[in-house]
Amino acid sequence: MSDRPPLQLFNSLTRKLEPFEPVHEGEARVYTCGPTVYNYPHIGNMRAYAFADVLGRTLSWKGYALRHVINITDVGHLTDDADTGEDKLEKAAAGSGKSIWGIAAHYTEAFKADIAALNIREPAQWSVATDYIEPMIAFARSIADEHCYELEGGLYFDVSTVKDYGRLARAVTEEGEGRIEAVEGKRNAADFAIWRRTPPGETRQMEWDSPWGRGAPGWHLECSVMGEKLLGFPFDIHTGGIDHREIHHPNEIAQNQAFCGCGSLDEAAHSGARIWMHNNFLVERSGKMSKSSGEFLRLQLLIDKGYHPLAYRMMCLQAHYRSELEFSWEGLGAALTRLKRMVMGVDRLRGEKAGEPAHPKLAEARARFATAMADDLNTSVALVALEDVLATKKIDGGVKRAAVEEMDRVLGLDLFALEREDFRLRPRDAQITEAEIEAELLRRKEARAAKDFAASDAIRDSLAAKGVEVMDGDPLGWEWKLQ
Ligand SMILES: Nc1ncnc2c1ncn2[C@@H]1O[C@H](COP(=O)(O)OP(=O)(O)OP(=O)(O)O)[C@@H](O)[C@H]1O
Ligand SMILES: [Zn+2]
Repeated sequence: MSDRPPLQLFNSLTRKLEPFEPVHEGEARVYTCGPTVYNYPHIGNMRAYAFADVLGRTLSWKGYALRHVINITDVGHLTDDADTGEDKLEKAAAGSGKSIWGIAAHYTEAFKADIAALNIREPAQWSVATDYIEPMIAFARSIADEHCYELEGGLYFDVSTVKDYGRLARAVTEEGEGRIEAVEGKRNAADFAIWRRTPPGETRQMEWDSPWGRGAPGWHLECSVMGEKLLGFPFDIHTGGIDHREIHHPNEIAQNQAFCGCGSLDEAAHSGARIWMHNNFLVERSGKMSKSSGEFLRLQLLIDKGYHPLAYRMMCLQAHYRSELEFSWEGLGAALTRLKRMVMGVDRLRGEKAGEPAHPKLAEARARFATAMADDLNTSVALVALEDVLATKKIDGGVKRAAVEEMDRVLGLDLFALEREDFRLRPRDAQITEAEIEAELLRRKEARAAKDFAASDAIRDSLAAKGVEVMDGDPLGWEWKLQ
């Protein structure tokens, strides 16, 4: 795609679409706030990584060498995003009687399994917060004199020492939106701990010595330090869910400004990154899906119910990342059907050798795809362009295959790796095996061939009683599905 339009991305810091202009020629450096590994990720969390993945794939497609970092937060994230409450991991460990390190390892693995199931590319680097304690202390030390003060609870950052504090959130007031609980001695309501001292008489499973006493780093400090260490300030893009726009990222930005001695945020690069991007929430009718609320949907539950995990990726792609997306089982079912249709379309191209995607018959759809992705990752429009390529008639199969593969490299549905059988996920509570279903269907075929319709109907009814719907004449060629 030679004349691809330049990539425009929505910068939450300026609230404007801006062209992507790399800090380092030919490179794109992206930092994505990772999960706090005190529990299983829910599918809302995974929306954040599916979005970051599409961003990374788009940058690669545009020809930039991508350097992507996703961190793993294994310490420091308090039960309140601001400044009060307990460490989420310490709390989970106390409740389970397990070691905090064991908990972190278990949920990190679970997270990575979801990453793989959603065909999210692994970042160049996973950075684990507890591997960066030394540099965190060094970072904090370098800003402590000018920007911080000590209280009993640890080292606090004085937000009045940097310009434009809270610009990213747009709503921070003197009271810090009234959401931040008072800690005795804080100079400003929005001040936050960058090092939390372990209270006297207590020990934590995770604690380290520092110039401010034994304790643990603050969550905001972690991301500032890993971003700086691994990508250098300023890097290109920082991503996270929209909740991070309110507290976590404004605090990261304040620290970054302090660290580089930067002035006003009128210069976006002074924030540590040129562009800050935020995905909107996955919601349920009852509200935002959230780990802390205790009830949430895991990707594994979708799989247990018989939905292929990439149907969820499809569901995410159907919405713009900046729009709220409401989860429903009907919506997931529709996304699954759409994905199946695409896989059926691809089926006919499996034997083809991919050629050159440029072809006059595909030019319009390919241009539409390129324009959509360049327009702040408009994946819903891009999906239609992909379907239009698949539906193009009387065209060389190799050309078509190349065009589909090119688009799918950006959207990441992994179409050529998927087969019809992959969609026959048996719900966990299914009462019949696939081999048994196939055997019954064969018997039914024979009954029909012998015009014994009573027998054929009886077989269909007995399958239905076991949760299997026989789909005669299904246009997609699916002969049966699990209800
Ligand atoms: N419902 C949601 N929809 C989309 N993204 C979300 C949702 N909930 C959290 N995120 C994002 O998921 C990523 C990982 O979040 P993290 O593991 O820190 O979640 P958490 O704050 O512990 O959990 P929760 O917010 O669910 O209690 C973050 O970028 C966060 O903004
Ligand atoms: Zn972060």
